[in-house]
Amino acid sequence: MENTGKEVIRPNAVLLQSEDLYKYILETSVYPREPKPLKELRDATANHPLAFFGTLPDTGQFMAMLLKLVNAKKTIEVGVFTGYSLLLTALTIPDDGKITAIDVNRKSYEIGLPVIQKAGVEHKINFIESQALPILDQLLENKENEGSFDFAFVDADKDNYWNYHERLMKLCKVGGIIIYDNTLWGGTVVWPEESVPKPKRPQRLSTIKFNESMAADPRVDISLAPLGDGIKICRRIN
Ligand SMILES: C[S@@+](CC[C@H](N)C(=O)[O-])C[C@H]1O[C@@H](n2cnc3c(N)ncnc32)[C@H](O)[C@@H]1O
Ligand SMILES: O=c1cc(-c2ccc(O)c(O)c2)oc2c(O)c(O)ccc12
Repeated sequence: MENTGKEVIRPNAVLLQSEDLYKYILETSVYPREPKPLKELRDATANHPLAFFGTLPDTGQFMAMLLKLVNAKKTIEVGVFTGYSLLLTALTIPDDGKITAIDVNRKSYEIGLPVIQKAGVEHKINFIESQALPILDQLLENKENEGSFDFAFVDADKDNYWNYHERLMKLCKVGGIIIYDNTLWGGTVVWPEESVPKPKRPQRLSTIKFNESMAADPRVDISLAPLGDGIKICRRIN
């Protein structure tokens, strides 16, 4: 992924229209309950030039709630970066739970790895350094994986979201949950194209198309929640 640097639109303020309100949510609801290792991992990532990649803590808190509601044990993550959402998942699922975590970049995963190790949850993680699509296809080659995952979190290249969706619909069980991050793309989905910074335009179009396709997909229940940068929550119906 390229660094879009200062072009980046901080999703929190854009979506809520108020930095103060976002701060209120974090300070009154999220930070008081954030597990210590997650705070440590955030701190270890804070000075990274791509720190804004990290899953926002309010999104994380909601994700932990869903993981618990479906008793998730076997999960997939596409897009790890330094591992905030990964560590959150590892801390939430049972001791014999397993996460298949895929990212093209192992270096960023290694930034968070010491925190993951210290938290004693590394044994739940199978990190695979690769493009995600071939790995999902590889998982599908083994029939035992079909309908076996309880939960998936997708937070990588937006252009492939629909391709990931087609694979994850087969890998996740009926009643399983798939979350797609950044589905409001900093609020730009409703902006006129001309006012969107050029580097963000392709992802904006992919996101708009993805949300449209999702609305027409009879295989899933959906909800687009304006948490973080907008998360689309899907539940496999059949
Ligand atoms: C927004 S970050 C993920 C943030 C992460 N969920 C967290 O909580 O910190 C997106 C990640 O997707 C990875 N990525 C981009 N394209 C990918 C692809 N085609 N396959 C797998 N990973 C990819 C990038 O290397 C980057 O680390
Ligand atoms: O601001 C962002 C920018 C990008 C991004 C921009 C241009 C690319 O060519 C690309 O591949 C990724 O990706 C993000 C992301 O994936 C997030 O989860 C959160 C924020 C961003």
